[in-house]
Amino acid sequence: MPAIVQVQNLVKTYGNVLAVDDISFAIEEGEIFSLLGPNGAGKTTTISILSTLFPPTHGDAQIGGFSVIRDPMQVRRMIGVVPQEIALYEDLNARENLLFWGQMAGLEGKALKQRVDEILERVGLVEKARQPVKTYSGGMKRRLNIGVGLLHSPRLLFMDEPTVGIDPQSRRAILDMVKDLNRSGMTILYTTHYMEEAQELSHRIGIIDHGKMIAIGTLQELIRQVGEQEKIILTFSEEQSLTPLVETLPMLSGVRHVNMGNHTMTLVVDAAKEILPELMQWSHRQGLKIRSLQIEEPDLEAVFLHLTGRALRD
Ligand SMILES: Nc1ncnc2c1ncn2[C@@H]1O[C@H](COP(=O)(O)OP(=O)(O)OP(=O)(O)O)[C@@H](O)[C@H]1O
Repeated sequence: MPAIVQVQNLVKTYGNVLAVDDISFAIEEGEIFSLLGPNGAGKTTTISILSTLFPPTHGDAQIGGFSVIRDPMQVRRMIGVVPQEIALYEDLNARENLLFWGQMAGLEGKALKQRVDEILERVGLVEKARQPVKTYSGGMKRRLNIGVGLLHSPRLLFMDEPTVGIDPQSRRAILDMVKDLNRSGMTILYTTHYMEEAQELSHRIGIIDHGKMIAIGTLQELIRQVGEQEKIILTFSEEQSLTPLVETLPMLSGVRHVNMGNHTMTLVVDAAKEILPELMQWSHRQGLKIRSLQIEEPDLEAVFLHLTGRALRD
């Protein structure tokens, strides 16, 4: 099956600002794909082009096989958009906002009311549904904003930094909602400058900087690309020299380095998950009781630093 999103050589200039610089990527149906990059990297511009808000300067993208340039109406029918800027009527309550936007999306009558109820439930605003939006916290507004994007049950949802400037509890609720929506079959394009979010949510991540896609892949692939490895630190209950035991270690593939201490053992490995089961069995066979197990993972921050020489948080 062709990818649900296919982007080819997208370029966008604003006057002499090159906001998006020849970006190509694809998103498969069922994925959560994150565009991760610092402020000004070109995330909003990319999402705006894919939502048919304005055309690219060069290049094209297909959503479900439809071109964002030639078939914007068909594209719009397939996508839900959660913009960075909240688009709600402050004097109306949540239900009224959803009814209004639902009508704009072509819903009416009983189907509209039913959908609005489902959405209020989905975004956790049933109890506040009759209070005006101006009395809501930032997090509640964000959740309602997401609800608007979901009204016409899109196959594909674009979310542009939906957790910026909100409290941790609302952020948690939104991240869980994203995962839930994806579990129910929705494909999601998520932009963020928080690497923890990209790391937690995504099947694949595109790292974007100065309008360029500088890396793309699963978290593991990105990390391997820069040659980062994982460290497993095992601490055993008994104080004994482990050095002689190194000979008995099974030949595990992907182990780069082993260091035995008095009651700790440190392994540098390609992928901890793949060797942990055998390592546990080995400890058991040697009669060693594991007191603690720690896996130190390199993260996206390390990848970004490696690729750009700058920290993502700068
Ligand atoms: N309407 C515009 N006119 C001129 N320059 C713009 C316009 N919109 C964006 N830019 C510039 O284009 C570049 C990319 O901006 P964009 O908003 O796409 O980045 P972003 O990654 O979404 O960042 P942010 O998180 O700050 O929204 C930036 O240099 C920005 O200043």
